[in-house]
Amino acid sequence: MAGGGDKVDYVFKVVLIGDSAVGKSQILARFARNEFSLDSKATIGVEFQTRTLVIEHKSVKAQIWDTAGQERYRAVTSAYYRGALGALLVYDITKRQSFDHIPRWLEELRGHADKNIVIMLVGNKSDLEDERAVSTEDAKEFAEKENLFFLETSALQATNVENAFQTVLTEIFKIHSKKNMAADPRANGAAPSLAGKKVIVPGPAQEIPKSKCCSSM
Ligand SMILES: Nc1nc2c(ncn2[C@@H]2O[C@H](COP(=O)(O)OP(=O)(O)OP(=O)(O)O)[C@@H](O)[C@H]2O)c(=O)[nH]1
Repeated sequence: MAGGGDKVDYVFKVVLIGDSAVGKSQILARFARNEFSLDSKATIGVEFQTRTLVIEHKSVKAQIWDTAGQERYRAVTSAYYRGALGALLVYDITKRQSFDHIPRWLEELRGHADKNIVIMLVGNKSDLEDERAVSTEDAKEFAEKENLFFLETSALQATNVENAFQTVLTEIFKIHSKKNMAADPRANGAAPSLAGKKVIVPGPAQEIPKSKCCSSM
């Protein structure tokens, strides 16, 4: 087909993490399909969805991975984080505990992911201002201390969801387009950067069986 509509210059893997029910799946549904559901089911295993957008005249396919916040439904950690260039670390502004757990999620993320991973702290459900249990200031302070981007979002009202992904993807773009232009010996002028080729996708599977993973890690 003419028009070059499906040309993808980069594939960036971004992971969603955070406690159960903070709204990870709905943030993803909002970003990937502009949908929202109030009776969202708990995620089991791993899912991902993609959306292609244009950043600085390049076509960037965002591959967003979502996993269960509940321990018993979680798939293997290493495979989930492998190749991730960005992360949204999500808590629910109405659930203090989900914010108190953020340091643990951050530790897990930093223990498994790429050193240069771009991280955005996301306080979701900003539409529930009356039930707020985490102040914006507390979260901002934490984000500054840990060198994270920070935004409050509402998947329900579609507030800042686009902004959160755009910020992370643009930052990834800045880091990786530069790096690859300088370091990739195959990028002989005409070839697009190979940033996305590092992404490892274990098939379109919704779940990664435990038995297949991690034995050699
Ligand atoms: N008011 C409000 N509710 C939301 C928002 N985002 C998600 N929810 C609701 O919160 C509940 C949990 O959302 P999910 O997206 O399933 O949460 P999750 O983090 O993916 O949960 P796990 O899959 O268990 O890890 C659902 O009832 C959603 O409809 C939001 O921005 N505002």
